[in-house]
Amino acid sequence: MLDKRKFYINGQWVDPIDGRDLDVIDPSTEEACAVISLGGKADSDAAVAAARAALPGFMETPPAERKALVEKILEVYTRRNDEMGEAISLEMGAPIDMAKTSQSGSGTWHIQNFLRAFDQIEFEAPLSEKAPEDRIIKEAVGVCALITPWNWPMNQVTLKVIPALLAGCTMVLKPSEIAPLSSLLFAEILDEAGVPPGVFNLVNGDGPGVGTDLSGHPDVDMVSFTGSTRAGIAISKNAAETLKHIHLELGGKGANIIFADADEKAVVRGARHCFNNTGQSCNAPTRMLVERSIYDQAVEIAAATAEKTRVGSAHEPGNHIGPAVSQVQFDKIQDLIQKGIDEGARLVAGGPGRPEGVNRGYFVRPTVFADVNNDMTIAREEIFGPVLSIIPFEDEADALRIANDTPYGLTNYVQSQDGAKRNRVARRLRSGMVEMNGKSRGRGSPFGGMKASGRGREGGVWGIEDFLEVKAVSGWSPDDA
Ligand SMILES: NC(=O)c1ccc[n+]([C@@H]2O[C@H](COP(=O)([O-])OP(=O)(O)OC[C@H]3O[C@@H](n4cnc5c(N)ncnc54)[C@H](O)[C@@H]3O)[C@@H](O)[C@H]2O)c1
Repeated sequence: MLDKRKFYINGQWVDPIDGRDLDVIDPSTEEACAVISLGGKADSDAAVAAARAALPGFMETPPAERKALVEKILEVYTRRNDEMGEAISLEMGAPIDMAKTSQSGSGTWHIQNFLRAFDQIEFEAPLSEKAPEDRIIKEAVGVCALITPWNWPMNQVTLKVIPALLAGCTMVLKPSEIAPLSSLLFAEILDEAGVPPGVFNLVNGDGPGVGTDLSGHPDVDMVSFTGSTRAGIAISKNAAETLKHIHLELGGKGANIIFADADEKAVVRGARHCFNNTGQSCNAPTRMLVERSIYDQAVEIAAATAEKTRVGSAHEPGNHIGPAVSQVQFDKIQDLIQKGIDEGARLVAGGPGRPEGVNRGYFVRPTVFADVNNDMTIAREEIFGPVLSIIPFEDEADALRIANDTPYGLTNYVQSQDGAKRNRVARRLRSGMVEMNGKSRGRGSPFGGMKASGRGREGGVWGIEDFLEVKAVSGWSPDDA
């Protein structure tokens, strides 16, 4: 069993001051694979103090120096990719091949994209050509608390740490206590890349402990959070006392609108996307809205896709899906599947319990419900498991009404060969992202949600600007440096 109890503070691996042990559970075996420490207030204070002390020096480094630092991080991260995949697979159950590619690779992708976007940011510029004495300066927001979930650990950590570094901020990362191993490895990578002491700090802990300490800490200027809507609200309230900048990436309940003129792979693609990462993605297309004339056929195809989706250990190679992350998550998924049945949805694939022949590990059966009504619990709540709900619609207006009838607004999807219809629907969907005909977002696109899915955008230029304050200076001397 790995002993991972130390924290990374001020460029050193240190023992917790106020820690208690927590086992990290391998979801494929239900056995403890590592022990970490959940820190207390003294640990949060030490990390914030280190970040505060490092801020004046780091925020004044020339932008080119920060870019060179992130280039070095990319180099080390790329070299250690397989180790990262192994850590993610062990802690949260992503199958090893997928963990080394999509999971770990999402970190590489974001670091590369931020480096490209960085060149578009003007840290200092005149307000306009006619106003050289008016200067607009962009500077670091300050000390940031970065709080992340377990489902795409390196995706979320790089979406926060990298732009914070590029902006000149210093930070304390509190990764999910369920999946902390990848972040501990990420701290090693930053250390190896030469991030100066105090600029990046990591303290493990849970929400009521370190999470709450950080979101209310008087010396923290900004909280960037990814996780549940419930925790996002708690963090916003706690941070309001000290008027922090708040960035929130929260849950989702994406609609995938499949029109009768969609391409023939649309249903298979949508079902697979829903089951990917065992359904544990905030942007999963979990509500499949299908035009009535192709509805019966779509239900059959989606059910067949679920039957063909292999479930297996995260330690086995191959393109199966792994277990759910934890007992809590397994139980929540089981409850919601039962609710779907109780509320009258038609179960056409999967269902309650583990897949046949499996009696250990948090494995869930890929499940499809047909004849779902948008008022049912399975259509309203984020399940975070491989459970697809299929809802019929009559026409474009009906599809839009159902798609937008949700508290969430993260990613919606549209499938149609009619370009004008696609564009029209995309404009009317209330979500931060709309992906159509299976085309994923381009490099440097902003990621984020409307309504209960969050505030702010991560990725690209937007993701870096989120960590910057804008300062307007008049009486500037344009002839001086
Ligand atoms: N929109 C996005 O970009 C995005 C991406 C991935 C996941 N998510 C969401 O994350 C959720 C799943 O992740 P989870 O179960 O780890 O979520 P969670 O909210 O339980 O935990 C997320 C993180 O917040 C911490 N936390 C929990 N309560 C806290 C509190 N009161 N104060 C401070 N910190 C607190 C946790 O320790 C963890 O580090 C899903 O709802 C999913 O949709 C959103």
